[in-house]
Parts: sequence; structure tokens; C-alpha cells
Amino acid sequence: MAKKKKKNLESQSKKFKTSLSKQQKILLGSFLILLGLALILSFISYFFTWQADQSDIGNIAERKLQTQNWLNKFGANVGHFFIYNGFGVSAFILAFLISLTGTRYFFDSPKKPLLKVWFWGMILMLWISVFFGFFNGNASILSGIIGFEINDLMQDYIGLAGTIITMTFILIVYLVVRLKLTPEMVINAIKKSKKEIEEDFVSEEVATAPTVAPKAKTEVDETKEDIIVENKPKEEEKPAPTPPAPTEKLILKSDVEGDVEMEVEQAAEEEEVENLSEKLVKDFGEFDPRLELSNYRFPSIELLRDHTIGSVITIDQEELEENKNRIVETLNNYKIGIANIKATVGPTVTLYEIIPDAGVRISKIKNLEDDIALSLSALGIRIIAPIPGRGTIGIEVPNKNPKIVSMRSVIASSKFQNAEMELPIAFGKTISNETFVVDLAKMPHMLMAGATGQGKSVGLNAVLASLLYKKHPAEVKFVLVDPKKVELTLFNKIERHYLAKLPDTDEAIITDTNKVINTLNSLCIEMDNRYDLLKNAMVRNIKEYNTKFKNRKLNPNDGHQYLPYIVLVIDEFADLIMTAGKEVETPIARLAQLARAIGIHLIVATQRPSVNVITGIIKANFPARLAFRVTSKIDSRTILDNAGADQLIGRGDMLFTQGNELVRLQCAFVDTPEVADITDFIGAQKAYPEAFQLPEYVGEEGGTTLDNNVDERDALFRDAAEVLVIAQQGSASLLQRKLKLGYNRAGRIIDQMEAAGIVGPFEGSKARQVLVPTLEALNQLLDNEN
Ligand SMILES: Nc1ncnc2c1ncn2[C@@H]1O[C@H](COP(=O)(O)OP(=O)(O)OP(=O)(O)O)[C@@H](O)[C@H]1O
Repeated sequence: MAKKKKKNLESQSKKFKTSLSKQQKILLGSFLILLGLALILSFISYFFTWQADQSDIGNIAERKLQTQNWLNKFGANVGHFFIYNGFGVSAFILAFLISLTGTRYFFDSPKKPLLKVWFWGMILMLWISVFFGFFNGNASILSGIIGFEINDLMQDYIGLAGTIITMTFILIVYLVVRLKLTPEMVINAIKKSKKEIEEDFVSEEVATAPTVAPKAKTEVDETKEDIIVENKPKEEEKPAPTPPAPTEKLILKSDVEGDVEMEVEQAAEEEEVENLSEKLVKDFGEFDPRLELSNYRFPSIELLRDHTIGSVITIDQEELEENKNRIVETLNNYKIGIANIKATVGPTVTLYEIIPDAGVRISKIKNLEDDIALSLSALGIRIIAPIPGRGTIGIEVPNKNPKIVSMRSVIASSKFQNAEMELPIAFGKTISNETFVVDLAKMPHMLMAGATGQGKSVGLNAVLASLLYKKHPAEVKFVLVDPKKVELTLFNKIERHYLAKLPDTDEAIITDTNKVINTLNSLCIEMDNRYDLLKNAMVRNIKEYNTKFKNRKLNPNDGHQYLPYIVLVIDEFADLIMTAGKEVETPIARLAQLARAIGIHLIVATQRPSVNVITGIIKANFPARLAFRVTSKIDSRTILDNAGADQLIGRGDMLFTQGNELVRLQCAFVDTPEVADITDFIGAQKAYPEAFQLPEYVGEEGGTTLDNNVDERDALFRDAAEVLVIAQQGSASLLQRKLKLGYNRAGRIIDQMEAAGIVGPFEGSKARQVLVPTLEALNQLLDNEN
């Protein structure tokens, strides 16, 4: 097709060259250019002088007669003929066409058949003429008589609507056939057509000058350019994912002897390809991480018991009155007058809000804390002076009959059910009986402390139960560390649903200190891997990453996958620090510092919140603190940076802070049989084939003792080596992903590669170094072995 076109053009240009000599062409060209120019000048002038010259039209023989047109009688008559009697303002097109033809001859650059340019030029001229005729009642000079008459004729025969339809149709024909507009480009067509028309008449001149580069175009129009030699590449070529933009080449020839042909290459605009991710979403819908366990049923609320049956919170008027009188009395003894007092009854404590008389110093009340507690003869008085944001002083007095807050009631609360959070946790109820729900993802890590028997284990169970009630197994995974060996055992039943573990370990719940160290380091590797994924996906956190993945904007073949949140729970942290010290502290600090963005969250609980257990570096990275009753003020300060936890009353009474004010809460109570029921319910359902696999971590004593035995190598050894050399990253998980290998096999191959000198030795949580820089070097190395 392209060849045929080329031949055609060549033969035309040959014909043209042979029919006229060069001088003839210059003479003809200059004549036409000047004629066109004369017409343009006459036409311009005619618009200003036509009325004055009207009476002199036709009087050409009268030599003395002077008209006002710049080209005198010639101008006036020609203008009258072409504009008034002819086509109106569109007569300029005729003048342009004449000039254009002249230019072609003058520069001897006949490119495409002029006939086509003339044909479309005349159509346009007529159309514009009729268009103006349509708007002008009289045969004004904008439309000329021809335009007016044609319009008149059309209206007589096909009426106003018919005329509009016909005119619109001709316009569409012009736009589609001449300007090659496709329906998709219709929106831009109006703008474009204007530009094209200009190009027809203006840029032709520019294009003919050999030193001037032709204007870039997105489409190749055979009527406009001279010789189009190439159009590359074509569709027949191998389909590439993103084909390079086709280029246009123009060869500008020169007749001057010895002058070199200049090839001008201009890349065409890139074609817009349909967005792949949008197409995938359209075809398959968003990626659904829950699909694999699509029939999974969340545990029902019926599995939880209502521990409050028969003990609904009742306001004991007598107790309230008594306490109020005592508070007022005690304060009066110290000459503190009270203007107003208000009581809020909570499940375990009642808050008395006091507005003291004007002029009373708050520090004075605070200093009297012990005295007030003594005279109220109650344990657990906490004075909040002032209550932030309220301007009152609070005195929390424990109730004689504290009420249990059931897990059932907080899970069933609308606040929890409607929580739009990533990892919602329903801790319990506030002093004003509101359900307290926080997002673990926002915390992002939490320290939990409390003396033995004060409700820590129940608190951890409440946290885990909240997540089990709200999150699908695909969305969250737990890493459970339980040195006491008995607290979290129940969760073994949901191993293949919710737990994450190291490869090749039997128990998902970690009780052994050595395994804790490996797991923590493995989480560090997981963290680094996830950061790599986030970097490649150009997102800042796991939420954005998963959204992008769901929208199918990340290719699983590049190692991308839906990332579940990982919640690491460590019960009895003190025990770990005592036995493993820095080995545990360092990875925990690292995770706490960096893991928030990639969805690994830590909950660390301890009985002894002393400074050698909760070191500065750990504390600094755990903004959320939760304290059950502790035994001393010092412990309270260590965990909360504040006194108060020593005055709690135990049994789930707790203080929680996220860095700002302390909130007193009654922890939701979930009994062991309830946890057993929940885990049984989940455990009985279809599960993943195995627990979520964390990356392998081999301790320092690990390493390879393999000989570099070529015969014993894995069948995929070479492929695996190529993967690592290309990625320049010696990681087993990369091999797992790319070659779809099991963990053990990937690990074995890495060991063989170390023996072969392709990757460096094991480097803890970092990926191994790749010692071979390029594929060529790898091929050389492996070929030399054989
Ligand atoms: N939120 C609560 N509401 C009512 N009672 C509670 C609550 N939390 C704990 N208790 C009571 O306190 C007892 C001890 O709680 P838990 O086992 O959680 O303590 P702990 O702090 O984990 O102790 P340890 O550190 O010795 O394991 C429970 O058996 C229960 O009777």
C-alpha cells in the first residue's frame, strides 16, 4: 500500500518535471503568486471601498475614471466579480489557492496532486459562502450572490431544517474525509479543523522551503506533504507491549548541485493504549483478597456470653449521695469551696466532676489526693485536675459493686460494628459507658503492663477477639509469642486461618526464646521485603498498596501480592528480655521504628514494667500504652509516664493513652471458654493449606556446609541464578516468588549458589550479596565449571 502510494507520487512528480522546463515553472509560479497577491489586495480593499466604487463597476473602458480600490478599476471589478457577484468573503480561498499553486511551481516542489487541494478548497469556499448566505437576509458581501442564491434555492426546496442538515452533513464530510477526523476525535475536531485549514494555506509555503523543518503531525495526509518515504514500524511486526511511536520521515530534495539531501525525522505522537488495570478491573472486577476463603463465616455474637445478666448498672442513690457529701466535707475541711458537683456512673468507677469556687488553686486539690482518699476510705481514688477540655476537676471513686463489661456488649455495639478502621479494637467501656474503639493501625504499636492477676491476659484476648470479629483471615495474621506457654494456646486452632509462622516449624505459637529471636528477625526481613514492594509500587503505606493491588494496578508476576496486616503479640516481655536481652530488643526496636507503614503492628505485654525491661528505645517507639493495675507509682510512671495505674482497682480496670490524655476504661471481659468457642468455630471452617509463611531466618550459627558439587545441583539452579543476578538481590523469597518454589527448595538453591560463589554468605536480616554482576559473567562462571 505504502509502496504503491510512493510509486504514484514519484510518477506524478516525474510527469510534472518532464512537462515544463525549469524556467517555465519559475515564470508560471511567479505569475500565479503575484496574481494571487493582487487578488488578495483587491479583495481586502474591496471590503472597504465597495460601496464608494459601486457605481463605477463595469466602466472599464473609461480610462479617466478613478476608483478607490487599491488596484483601481481592476481591483474594483475583480472584487465585485468574485466577492459581490461570487462567493463573498470566501473568495479569499480562491486567491490563496492561486498563490499556493504559484508557490509550488516557483519552488518546483510539486508534492501531491493540486487537483485535490483545489477540489477541497472549492468545497470549503462554497460552504462558507452558503453559510454566510444562511445568516444574511440580503445578498451581502459576506456570502456573495452565489452563496445567497444557493441558500435561497435550498430553503425553497428543502426548507430551513433541510438546509441546516445538508450544511452540517457537508461539514462532517469535509471534517471526516479531508481532515481525517474519527468519531473519537470529534470533540477536538472544531479546534483541529481550524488549524488544518490554516496549514493547508499557510504551512504549504513553509514546507516547501528546504531549510525549514516540516511541522509535526499525528497523521500522514498524502495531499499535503511531499514525499513520505517511510512509516515505521507497522503492525505486522512483532507485537510489543508498548510499541514505539511511529515516525515520519521526509526527504527534502534540493536541485542545487552538490547539495546534500536532508532527512528530517519526526516522531509521531504516542498512541494512547487502553489502561490495562482498568481493563482487568472491567473484565474480572476488583481483586478480592477474601476469594480463596469466600465461604468463610465470621464468628457469631452468640458465641460470646453476657456476663452482666442480672447485674445491670443501677445508680445507687445512697452511695452517690454519701460519696458526694464526703467529698464536699473533705474539701471544706481544707477550705476548698465547691460551686457545683456532677456525677457520672461508670461500670467500675463513678466520676464526680467538681467546679470549685472562684480563686481555688487546682494544685491544692491535687495535693490533697491522699487525704480525700482517706476520708472517702476507698481504694483507687484518682484525681484529674483539671479534666482536659472541660475546666472541671474530676474525682474517680470506685463503685461498691463494679459491673463486668462483657465482650459481647462491646462487639455488638454500633460503634464497633460500624467502625471504619483498618484494625479496630474494642477495649471496653469508658467511665460514661461508651464503647471505646481504637484502631491498632493508627497506634501503631502498644505496650501493655499490669501486675499479675489484674486482667492482662483477658485484655489480650479482647484485642484478638475484636480482630477476629472484624477481619477476614486474608486481611490479618497474628504472630503469637507466649513464653508462659498456656495463655494463647487456644489460638492454635486457627493456625491455618489467622496465624503466621516460620517455615519448617511445627508450632505456630512461639514459646521458645530462640524461636522468638528467629521470628523477630524474620519479621524484619518481611518488613524489608514489604518496603521493597511498596517502593516498586510507588506507594507510601500498606493501605495504598493494597488498594492499588485490588485495582489490579500491580502485577503479581513482579512479586506483588495482597499484603495482610501482621499483628505481633508478645505476652510476658520481661521474661524474654531477661533471657535474650539485646537479641530481642534490637529487632523489636527496629520493627517498632519502621514497621508502621507496612502493616506490622506490635502489642507487647509485661508484668514488670521496669526500666530494664521497657528500655528507652522501646518506650519511644510504642506511643500507645495500656496499664492495668501495677504495684508501684514507679511502674506506673514507666508505663504511662504518669502516676495513676497504681491506684486502679484491678479486674480489668485500666488506663489507656495514645500519647495525649489518659482514658480510664473498664476492659471488656472475655472468658477462656468463650475464646475456645470462637477459635473452635473458626477452626472448623475451611482453611488455607498452611499457616502464613514468614521469610526464613537462619541464626548466626546457620550457613552452608555444602560442597560445590555440580552434579547435585537443583534442576532450576541456573534459572534461579539468573533471577538473582538480574535482581542483584540474594533472597530466597525472591526465588520463591519468581520460580514458584517451596521455601526449602529455594533455601537449598541459595546454599548451592553460595557454594558456587554466586551469592555471598548469610547476612542476618539483609538479603545476601550477589557476587556476579551480569548475566554474561554468570554464564562464563557456570560454563567454566563444566
Ligand atoms: N475485664 C475484666 N472484667 C472482670 N474481671 C476480670 C477482667 N479482667 C480480668 N478479670 C479477672 O481477673 C482474673 C485475672 O485476669 P488475667 O488472667 O487476665 O490476669 P493477668 O494479668 O493475665 O495475670 P497473669 O499475668 O498472672 O497471667 C480473671 O480470671 C478474671 O476473673
